[in-house]
Amino acid sequence: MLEKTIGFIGCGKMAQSIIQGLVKSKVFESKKIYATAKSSKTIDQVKEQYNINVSLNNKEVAKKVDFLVLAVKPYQYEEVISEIKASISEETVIITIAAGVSLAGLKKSFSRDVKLIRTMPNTPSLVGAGMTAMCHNDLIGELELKEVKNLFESIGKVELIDEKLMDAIPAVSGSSPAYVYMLIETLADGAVRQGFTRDQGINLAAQAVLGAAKMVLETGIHPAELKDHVCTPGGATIEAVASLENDKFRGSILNAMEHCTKKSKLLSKQ
Ligand SMILES: NC(=O)C1=CN([C@@H]2O[C@H](COP(=O)(O)OP(=O)(O)OC[C@H]3O[C@@H](n4cnc5c(N)ncnc54)[C@H](O)[C@@H]3O)[C@@H](O)[C@H]2O)C=CC1
Ligand SMILES: O=C(O)[C@@H]1CCC=N1
Repeated sequence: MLEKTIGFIGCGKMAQSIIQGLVKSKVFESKKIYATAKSSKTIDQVKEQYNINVSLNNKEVAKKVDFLVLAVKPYQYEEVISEIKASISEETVIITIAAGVSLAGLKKSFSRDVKLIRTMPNTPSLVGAGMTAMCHNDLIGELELKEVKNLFESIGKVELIDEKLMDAIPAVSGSSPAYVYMLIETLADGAVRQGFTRDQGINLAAQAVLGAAKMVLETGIHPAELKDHVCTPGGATIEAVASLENDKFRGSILNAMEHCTKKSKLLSKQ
């Protein structure tokens, strides 16, 4: 268990996914986790749900914690940073989770060098199955990087990457849970169409997606080969595969990823 403290400025969907994951994994004791929100309603909900320290005062939390996660929307970073920048110490490690907010842009916003770790997590962190991409500036020491890596590893997997690839991460793992939920929802629609209940459809579909993902991760076999194993010659699956190819299944996902990456690059400027 880490002796240090962690704070979240903003307590929306992503912050709460990480907080829930951290509380469950016991990497931080609840009393070492702080979070701020804009409304008393959110404060009460977060306190009730996770039993962590809550506050309406960003500066107070920024001053107190060792790791500070900026968990507001990209376009809200400027405002939040100008509010807290005088409250953080030289030792505070700032962790960002926003799409499109670069290390160079952050340095400008803080008007000085601060310890920065830029991450792109995803909401499955809530159930310990997150995927977080991470890069950092030169002020981050080996131990700090290890600690923050451990922190995110307690709620899923971590990939250290070059910052130049960071804007491409939402399309691959930050936003992609949304497309997978659409796939599960659609498979469930198809199941309902055949006479299954909605619950049966969702369970059948979600377990098939989970199983397929585990096969890729645990066998190390290329997804194309795993697909081939399902396609019986002259069987039913290859008919579905041919139909998906005709309807540009792969092309539409690749296009969606292009749109996502383009937009990610623009988000901090909105
Ligand atoms: N939702 C997702 O799947 C993912 C989101 N992200 C990033 O996480 C960040 C937050 O996104 P979400 O959690 O989805 O948004 P959200 O809207 O659910 O959460 C943002 C929260 O910040 C609060 N807030 C705004 N200004 C504040 C201030 N001055 N002081 C304190 N709190 C303030 C808002 O009231 C809101 O509760 C974004 O930068 C996004 O790019 C990253 C990966 C995945
Ligand atoms: O939709 C968004 O902008 C954020 C980035 C990754 C997931 N959600």
